[in-house]
Amino acid sequence: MSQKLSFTSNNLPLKLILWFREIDLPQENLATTTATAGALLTVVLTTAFLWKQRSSRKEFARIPTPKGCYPLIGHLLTIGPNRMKKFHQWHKELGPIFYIMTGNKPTLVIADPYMTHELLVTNGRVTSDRFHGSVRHDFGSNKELGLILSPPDKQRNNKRKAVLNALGPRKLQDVSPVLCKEAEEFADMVSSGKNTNPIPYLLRTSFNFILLTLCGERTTSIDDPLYKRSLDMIKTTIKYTDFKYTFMQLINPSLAKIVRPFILGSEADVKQLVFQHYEYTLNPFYLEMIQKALESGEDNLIKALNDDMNQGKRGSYNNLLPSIHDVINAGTDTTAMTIAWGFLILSTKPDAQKKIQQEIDTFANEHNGRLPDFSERSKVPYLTAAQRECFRIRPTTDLGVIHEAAEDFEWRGNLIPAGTFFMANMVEVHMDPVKYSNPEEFRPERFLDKANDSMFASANHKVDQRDQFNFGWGRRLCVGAHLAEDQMFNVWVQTLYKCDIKPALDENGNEILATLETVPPAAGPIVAGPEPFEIRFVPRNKT
Ligand code: HEM
Repeated sequence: MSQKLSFTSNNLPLKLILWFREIDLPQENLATTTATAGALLTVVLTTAFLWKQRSSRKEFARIPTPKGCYPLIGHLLTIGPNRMKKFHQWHKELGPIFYIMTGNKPTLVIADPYMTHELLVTNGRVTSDRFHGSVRHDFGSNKELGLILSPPDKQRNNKRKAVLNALGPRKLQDVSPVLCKEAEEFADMVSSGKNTNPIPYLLRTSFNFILLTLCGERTTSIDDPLYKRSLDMIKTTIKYTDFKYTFMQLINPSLAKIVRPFILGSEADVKQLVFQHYEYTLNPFYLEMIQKALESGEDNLIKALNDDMNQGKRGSYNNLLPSIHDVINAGTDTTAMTIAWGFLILSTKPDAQKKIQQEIDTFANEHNGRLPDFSERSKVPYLTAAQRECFRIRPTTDLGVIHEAAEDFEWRGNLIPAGTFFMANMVEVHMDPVKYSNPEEFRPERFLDKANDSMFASANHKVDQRDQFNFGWGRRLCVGAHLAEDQMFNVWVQTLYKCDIKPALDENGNEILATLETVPPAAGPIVAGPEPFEIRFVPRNKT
């Protein structure tokens, strides 16, 4: 009765069962033999199970990857010039999550809000690091890193706490009247009824919000030298994070050494340029701001940071520079572009504008002509719902800000290695049909029940209760969300109270519609604002 057992079969458990069934066992030894065989079977099955588990824990074992990965550069060239279009196609072919090689770096691209939450919030302890590329790190002035680039250690957490405190709802309530005035000035400036590209005006308004919060200063027009100087600085800083600089840090280092001189100049040249930008342009500007802020009789963000980080002492402010840098660079473009998308969407939605205007008019009538401020947002629920809907339909950062895994971890049977990038595909996340029914429709009503919740508060909720995800995830959530929301609210209230937003007109008086189809997102490194477009802010006839 010697039976040979072939271990070559794929279906080991089934073979074992068949083998046992065919053995002709003597009756007297049946009990012992059955027990031994049972034990043997358990050992074999457990080994097979553990082996299967182990093999399924291979890197990205259950996560698909698209074709077109080449040595040294990964998928970088396959992605092509329109990354969002390519990602959309890959999500359609491969599902809500896939991995690509961004040069040397494994990268997970995720379209599902629930998976993103699991990866970046539930596993946030290990997935909240940032990319440590050499050029981007040179931006850390005086070798200090700001919030955006710091690793998630104790020092960063302290900085984050200081900025969050200084930008919290209670502190902002104090500056609210100043911020309302700024929004009112924007509405007055654009309400000419003529074709207008709102982006330059919005950028200045947004910059003023930041400047007023940081040190109590403001610029007076888009020709103000202070504004021009600041805009140049922001543009140069953004230039050094654009694709060709980032590309060099992602591809294989030996290949980068060969191609870098042809594309960027030598590594030393680039470092020198960046160093000069910091040393001679940014830092003196920030030091001037610190001076003004500390001399001001009013409370401001820089004073609060100095109190928190330097116990209010005067002298060296090197540790404040990166936080000031981050607040200016992360807060100006983002807020301006979010409002720009909102106005573009509203320009073809007169019915939605009417509903918003009715709410504001009712409030004004009941309050002697005063308009609601951010703390009174529950009185204008359709306005706040429409803002959320515009934000959902056209996210400001198309891929959020990349997180990086600080160490290996396991997720749904996959080993996710240290150094993996996470790109939350904001465009797809906000079109998730489970979270947002009929996601293609513009339907502010879906957010009417959120009127009492701020977007800032909602960003800290569990995934099911979050309204949208534009402020990011977990330990890296945007620290300026509250300021941004306050500003967006004020600009919407003031503008829609004073104007109807209408399409631009051509020389024959025909409407030129600016829509999501005709105005593409500009391909910035992080912020995906609209390409320049024109609409009209026509003073309302309120009689
Ligand atoms: C509508 C406007 C804004 C949008 C859409 C936005 C979006 C974001 C996103 C997606 C992140 C990354 C979150 C993550 O990594 O998961 C972020 C981080 C950040 N934002 Fe904003 N933001 C806006 C306004 C602002 C403002 C006004 C400020 C400053 C006052 C600001 C300062 C920052 C800073 C410092 C970080 C880094 C936080 C960290 O890494 O710990 N943002 N923001």
